[in-house]
Amino acid sequence: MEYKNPLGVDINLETGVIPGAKKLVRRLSDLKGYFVDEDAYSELLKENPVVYEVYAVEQEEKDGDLNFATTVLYPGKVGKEFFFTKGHYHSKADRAEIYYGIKGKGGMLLQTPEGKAEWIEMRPGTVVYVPPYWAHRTVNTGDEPFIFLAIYPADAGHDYGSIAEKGFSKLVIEENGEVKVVDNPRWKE
Ligand SMILES: O=P(O)(O)OC[C@H]1O[C@](O)(CO)[C@@H](O)[C@@H]1O
Ligand SMILES: [Fe+2]
Repeated sequence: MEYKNPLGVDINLETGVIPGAKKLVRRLSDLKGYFVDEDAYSELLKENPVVYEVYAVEQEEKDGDLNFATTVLYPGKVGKEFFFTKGHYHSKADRAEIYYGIKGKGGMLLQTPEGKAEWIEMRPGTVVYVPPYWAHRTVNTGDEPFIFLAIYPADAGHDYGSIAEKGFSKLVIEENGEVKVVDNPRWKE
């Protein structure tokens, strides 16, 4: 039997950086078609800000193993919509996931394939359980980076397709200085 080596790393709780992790950067241009307000999107695209960065420690895609990753989701809005991660189902749809809030303020939108949505607020210390089959997207509703840890099965995979095409049935927006979760006018089942 070949055993893998255990690993201990310290997440920088201020920056979200995991030493030695693989870094992925997603700019606004990577989120084309994701935001409802297309004019606001085109305007902000001139700056093309970084929307989020992921620091991932991933294993081979094998059943039984685990990956973990931090995400640093920057504050910002496209029109009324707060910055968010793309959001995805898992390619192996029955794989669950755990998120843990580290810094900043935000939340998670979750959705079943039929479009039943839930919004869970996240602060430092919040644990979110993502059950099998639910799509998940995190949203920064604050004015500083929202940083969290995700722990997920190594064979879960990412299925971005249906969210890229249809989005979530709910939007998280700012209106009159308040955070609101409202119906997505473009949502179609
Ligand atoms: O993969 P997305 O939807 O862009 O969101 C990024 C975050 O979600 C994960 O894919 C885990 O669900 C992580 O890699 C990262 O924490
Ligand atoms: Fe996931």
